[in-house]
Order: sequence, then structure tokens, then C-alpha cells
Amino acid sequence: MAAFRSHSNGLILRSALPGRARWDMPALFRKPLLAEALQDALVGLPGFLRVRVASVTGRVLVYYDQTQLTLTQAGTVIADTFAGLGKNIVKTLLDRDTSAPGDGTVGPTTRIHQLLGRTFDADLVELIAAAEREAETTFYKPLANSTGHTALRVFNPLAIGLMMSVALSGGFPPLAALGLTSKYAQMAVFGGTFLLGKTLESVLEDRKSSSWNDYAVMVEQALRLKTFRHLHSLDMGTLSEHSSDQLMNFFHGDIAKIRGFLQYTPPTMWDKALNIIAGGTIMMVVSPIALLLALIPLPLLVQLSKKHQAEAGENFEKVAAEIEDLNRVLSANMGGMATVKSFAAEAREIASLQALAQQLRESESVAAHENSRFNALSTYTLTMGICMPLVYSCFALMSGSMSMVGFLIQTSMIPVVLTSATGLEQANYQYQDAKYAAKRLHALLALQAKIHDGHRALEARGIGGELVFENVTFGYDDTPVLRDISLTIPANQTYAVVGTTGSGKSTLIKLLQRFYDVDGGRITLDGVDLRELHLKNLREAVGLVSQDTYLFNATIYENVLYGRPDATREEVLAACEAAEMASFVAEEPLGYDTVIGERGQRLSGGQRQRISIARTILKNPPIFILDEATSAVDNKTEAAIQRSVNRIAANRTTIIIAHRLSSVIHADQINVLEEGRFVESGSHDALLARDGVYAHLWRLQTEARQLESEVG
Ligand SMILES: Nc1ncnc2c1ncn2[C@@H]1O[C@H](COP(=O)(O)OP(=O)(O)OP(=O)(O)O)[C@@H](O)[C@H]1O
Repeated sequence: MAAFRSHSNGLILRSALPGRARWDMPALFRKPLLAEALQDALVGLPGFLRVRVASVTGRVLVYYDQTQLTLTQAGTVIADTFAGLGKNIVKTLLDRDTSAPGDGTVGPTTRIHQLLGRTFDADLVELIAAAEREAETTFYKPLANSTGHTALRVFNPLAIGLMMSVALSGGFPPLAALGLTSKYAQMAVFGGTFLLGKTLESVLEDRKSSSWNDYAVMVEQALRLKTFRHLHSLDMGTLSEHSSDQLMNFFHGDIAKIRGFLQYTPPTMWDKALNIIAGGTIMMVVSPIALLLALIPLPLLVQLSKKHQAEAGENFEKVAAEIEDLNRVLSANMGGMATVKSFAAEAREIASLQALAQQLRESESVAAHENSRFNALSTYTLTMGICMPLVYSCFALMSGSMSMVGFLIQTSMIPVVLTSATGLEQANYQYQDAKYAAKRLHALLALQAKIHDGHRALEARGIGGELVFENVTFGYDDTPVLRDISLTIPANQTYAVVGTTGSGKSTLIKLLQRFYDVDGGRITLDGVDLRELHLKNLREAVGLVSQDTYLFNATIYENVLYGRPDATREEVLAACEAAEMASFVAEEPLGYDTVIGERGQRLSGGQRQRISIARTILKNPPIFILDEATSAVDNKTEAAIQRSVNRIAANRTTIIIAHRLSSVIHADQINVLEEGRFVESGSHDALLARDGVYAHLWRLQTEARQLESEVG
């Protein structure tokens, strides 16, 4: 579709495909905060499927739903949203944006980023530019080292050509004109310069490699930090859409690929470009005809390269996706080795890995074949490029229209120029790799947290602990999980929630910690809606012990200390004592300094739970939640955990979620949840007297216990 211009609303349409359009928005150019604010405001608007606002290029890219919006409407919404950001916000963001580089003018770095963003992949350039800003680094130093190194690499073959011309002909006339007539003196000058040049070349080669490496590593670190920070800003709902393997792949795969690209491609491309410019200029001075002949195959080479890039890009995406699949299977197998073995499913797993590996091998073979075909063709084309000017120069030398000096310089420059136009495959490979990595990272960084931080601070010490669920309704998707439930938990009371599997008990706790927000109704703490509280304050106020509490591959002591990192050793040991850990810690050869393995796998379920309880005791939150913590332990451990829980619950609001009713009989109130609704509430005795759902469950469990003890 033809691009049209519309200056009236500050947007200039650059390209439009069905459902996808890109506009220039000069007001956003080099205004990262403003761009971010506009992007935040556009994401989630009706009809907007994906939005990317790039300050580096000053462009807005939108994928929109054509059934809801026309192109013109999408443009109008963008302009209106920008206008609706509010003059004060825009001014504040503008001030902050422009204050960053100093004087508010467009600096050379930004200009270069903008140019690069329009020439190369905008996602990639923007990511690198953002990382540069964060790491406070630029590519200037490595670029300067590269330039010096390449200049010397061009000069050195030139010096050899000049030495040969002095040896084979009567000397170098410009030097003779300066009074240096002796061939030996001229040779000494060129030889000395050559030696000096070579020495400097190797010094700069070292500097070039190390400065590009330092730059790439700094960008990588900044990207890693940015991604890590962003992941932590996302809510559980958004995070649960990605597997942990996918999340790890952003760090191990994508960010590492961008570093690999920066270490190799820019220095290589810059090196080659300078070689072509410097060598081409020298050839032009010596013989423009020879240069023209050398350039004849270039259009063909460009065509070949374009075709190759398109095919390589497709192959590349396919291979990358297949590697991801393969890694996912590998990682799932490594994590679930015990399950695979217990189902004797090794052969099945090996077969599925083999099938994926075979598919990957075939795709890689297609990609490699395409690469080698391109290499062979481009080398052949270049050889033709070397032959033609060489033959011409020989004729010119024989006919006397080219001097020996000119001939030797010419022949030393032809390979410099033409070899620089080849060997781009690896650089292109790295570029494609980084381009797709940047695309994935951009999609991740564009995800918006659905949970927004509140503005009210609440000191943990000042919290009373009254919790109220008021007509709360919630569903993970369209299916409701909690249906209009209401419950008041007075401060310092212990309330239990019991009910069948899937009735929504854990969901209540997730809402309480604002991992998700309620769809309807509200939850209050001391009368304040949770959505108004600072998330950090809220989560500091809640201590959760659940079956899947994460334990780190560190010592027992360090795992408990995680509850309050500034606690003293005495406080940690007191928390461990309150959690009745002494007996099992004493059996460990290194006591509290025993490393417990990944996720605490060297310990039993009951031992892990006691560490988790000690961690929460150390945290000392005003609200304590126990989610299914005793379901997987024996009676003795359950009794130990129960004693610890009673100690914690004594002076704080406590919610116990349990299947085993024996662990909740002392609760001030027991609430029975069925299909997202509270169906019974009361004390243990009151509920037994009522002879409803709870009494039925109690009888079932009591009979089961009796049977167990008789069999035992
Ligand atoms: N992240 C999620 N995404 C989608 N659905 C979910 C998610 N977590 C839970 N559910 C669904 O919500 C319902 C309630 O789950 P919840 O974990 O709250 O139940 P529960 O009462 O704690 O069950 P259990 O006693 O087995 O732990 C279930 O149907 C479950 O499948």
C-alpha cells in the first residue's frame, strides 16, 4: 500500500500492510521515557494487538485487529493517546529524556543509532542502544581501535608493493624528488615503515579485540539486568504463560547471541568496509579502469547475497525453533529423571529426542548446503573480479601505460578490496541470529505487568492484620474459580479453609498476595484495599509456608536466613529451634552448614517444610499462611509442625489451608470451600454438630486413620 503523509496529527505513515502499520513520530525521537509512556498507554487498547514505540528511530509499529480498527482509526487513536498523556506528564518526561545527554540536542551517538536503526533491524539496534545507555558505554572506542588497525592493514601491503617496486624498478620517484635517490635508502625507509606498521598493527589488533569484547560483555550484562528486572516486574499470570525453560532461554540463548553478534559482526563489517574504501581509493588513484573492472561482479554478488539472506533467514528461524524444542525436551528430562525412570520411559524419551534431533539435523543440513552453495558462488564471482583487473594491469604494464610501481600497488590492493567483499556469511549468520533473539527479547520486554503497584505505604509493625474478602469473584480465564465469596478474618485469629481439590483454596492465597487481582469485589487489610497498598509492603506483611516453597541450593542456615537477610546468627538459630529443626540438623555431618541440594532435594518433605517454617518465623510477618504444609508428612512430623505453627499463630492473623482436618481442629473458624463458594463456617465442634460437608469429610478421614492404625 502506498505510504501517505499526515503531519496534522504528528504522525507520518511509513508503511502499511493489512493489520500492520509503521509511523514516524518525530516527537518521540530520542525520548525513551516518552516512548515508553506512549507504548504503555497503547498496549491493551481495543484492537491493538502489539505495539512497539522506538525512541531510537522515532517510530511507532502497530499490529492491529482489522475487524475493530481501520488504518486511519489506528493512527488517530495513537495521536489522541499521545495528546491524552497530559501536558504535565509529557513535559516531565521530555525534561528527563533530554536531560540525560546534557544539553537536549541530538548527539552523534543518537544520530548513529537512528541511522543504524533504519539500516539494520530496528529491534536489535534499539535493544543495544538501551543497553549502552544503561551500561554507560558506547562503541566509539572499539570502533577507533578497529579503524586504526584496518588502516595499518591496508598500509602494510602497500608498503610491500612499494618495496618491491623499489627492488624491481629504478626506485620510487616521489622519494627521489625529496632527495632520497639511493634505492637502498628508499628500501630502508619502506622496510622500517613496514616493520613499524606491523608492530603497531599487532598492538592495535589486541586492543581492537579486547575493546570489542569489553563492549559486547557490558551490553550483555546491561541486557541481562534489564531483562531480569523486567521479569521481576511481571505478575504471576503473565509469567505463567512462559515455561521456565523459555525464560532461561532469554538469558542463555538470546542475550548470549546478541553478545556473540557484537563481538564478531560489527568489527568484521567495519574492517571490511574500511578495507574496501581505503583499498578502492588507492586503486582509483592508480588506475580507475582496473577498479571498475574489479567492481563488475559486484551487482551479481549483491543479488546473490540478497537471495541468500532471504533463504538463510528462513532456514535460520526453523533451526532456532527446533533447537528450542530439543532443549526443552532435554531440560524436562534432566529435571524429571526420577519420573522417567519410575515409568520405565527411557526408551520413549530417547526415541522422542532422536526424532527431534533428526529433524534438526535435516534442517541444519539444508541451511549448511545453502551456505556452502552461496560461498562457492560468491568465491567464483570474486575470482572473476580479481582476474579481470589483473589481466588489464598486465597489459597496461606491457604497453607502458602503467608504471611498475603502479602495477605492484594495484596487484597488492586487488585482493585487499575483493576479499573484503567476501566472507560475510559468518557475519550475516550472527546478524540473523541476533535479529531473531532481539525480536524475542522485544516481545518479552513489551509485556506489561497486569498488577500495578499501589501508593499507600504500610509499615509491617503498624499492621493490625484484619483481612476481609468482600464479594470476591475471580477466574484465571473465563471460567470462574471463586464466586462472590465474603469472609472476615479478625486480627490475630486463626482461620482455616478446607475443601475438595480444585475448590479454589490456593487461589484465595494467591489473591491475598496479589499474584493476581480480583475480577470483582475487593480484599482489604486493616480496611485498605490491597490494590492501594505498596506491593512490597503487602508481600513483606505476608509469610507463606507451602508445599512447594522454593529452597535454594545453599546451606540450611542460608536458606533460613533468606527470610530476613539482616538477622543475626542467634535470631536464625532461635527461628530454627521454634521450627523444631534441631533433631534432623544434628544428624547432618555439617549441621546448619549442610548444603541441601537443588530445591532442597537432599532433604525429606517434612524437613523442607520445617526450614520453610523457620524462614517464615524469622521473617516475623503479621499475617501467616500455611498452605497444605502437613499433607505429605508422617504423624510425628505433623505434630512437630503443628507445635511450630501454634507458636507462630499465637500473635498474628493466620490462615491454614489443609486437606488433613486434624491439623485445623483448633482453628478459631473453619470455612468449607466448595466450587468457589463458602458452604459452611464455624468451629470444629459446631461444624460436627451441623453434620454437613465438614462432618462428612471428618468421618471419612477418621475412619481412614483408624484403618491405617489397625493395619499398622
Ligand atoms: N495458574 C492457573 N491457571 C489456570 N487455572 C488455574 C491456575 N491455577 C489454578 N487453576 C485452576 O483453578 C482452580 C482452583 O485451583 P486451586 O489451586 O485454587 O485449588 P485448591 O482448592 O487449592 O486445590 P488443591 O486442594 O488441589 O490444591 C482449579 O480448577 C485449577 O485447575
